[in-house]
Amino acid sequence: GKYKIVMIRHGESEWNQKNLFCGWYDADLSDKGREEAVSAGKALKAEGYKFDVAHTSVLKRAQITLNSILQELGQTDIPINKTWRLNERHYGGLTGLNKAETAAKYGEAQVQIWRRSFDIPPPAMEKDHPYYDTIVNDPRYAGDPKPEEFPMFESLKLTIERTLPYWNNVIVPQIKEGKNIIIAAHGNSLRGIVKHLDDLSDAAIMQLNLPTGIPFVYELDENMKPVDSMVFLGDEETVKK
Ligand SMILES: O=C1c2ccccc2C(=O)c2c1cc(NS(=O)(=O)c1ccccc1O)c(O)c2O
Repeated sequence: GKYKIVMIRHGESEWNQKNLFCGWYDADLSDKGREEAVSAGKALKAEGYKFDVAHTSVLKRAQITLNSILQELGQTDIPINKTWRLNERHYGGLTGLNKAETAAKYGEAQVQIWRRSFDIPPPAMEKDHPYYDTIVNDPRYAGDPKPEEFPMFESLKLTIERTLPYWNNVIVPQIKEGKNIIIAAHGNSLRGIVKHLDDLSDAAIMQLNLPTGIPFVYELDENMKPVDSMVFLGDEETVKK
């Protein structure tokens, strides 16, 4: 294929560990997540990867994963683009809830409906939500998204619809310029890119759970079509997990 691009879902966060809906809350990586990031950097180094530019979200769990990889590669000097469009899906009012609290508040039946749906959003994050101010007033957003566009909830469909413009308008032109790119992002924003590249159905992309902290590579032809689907790096054992 003419082009190669590397993507990675950030390592385990402290909220993943506690099985809480994290979304736009800026949780830190857990110790395990940091170890995953270092291993990813080593795997990329072993394969001789070098990057010209990196793209990540505004959330620290993705940024720390990226920094850790670039540190390992001795490439902490390349440009890093941070965008909300690569953020994790916004879980609205469910942010910070665990499984039991979610089921207690909304019922098991509603959880199963949300779990299986592509375009049914969770309830909105209301102004009285404990994390409303932290998220909405975070200076990293600084007007992008615009206040009237700032999400208070997202379905997977809505998440994909705000990620793909960044892929098409920012990343694809850089690939065509021959830039070697790494994207460090989140399970659902990466689902948007993978769904687009592999032309997956709504149902198929919901089945795909990208493993945390394992880099995967797409080889693209001159029409930006994958020569084959994603290839995971790292030892067979790790990937199989
Ligand atoms: O409730 C949801 C849900 C609600 C609203 C939008 C999306 C989802 C969603 O995508 C989802 C859910 C639950 C579970 N499993 S769970 O019920 O065991 C669960 C609930 C709460 C927190 C973490 C858990 O693991 C999932 O695996 C999901 O992918």
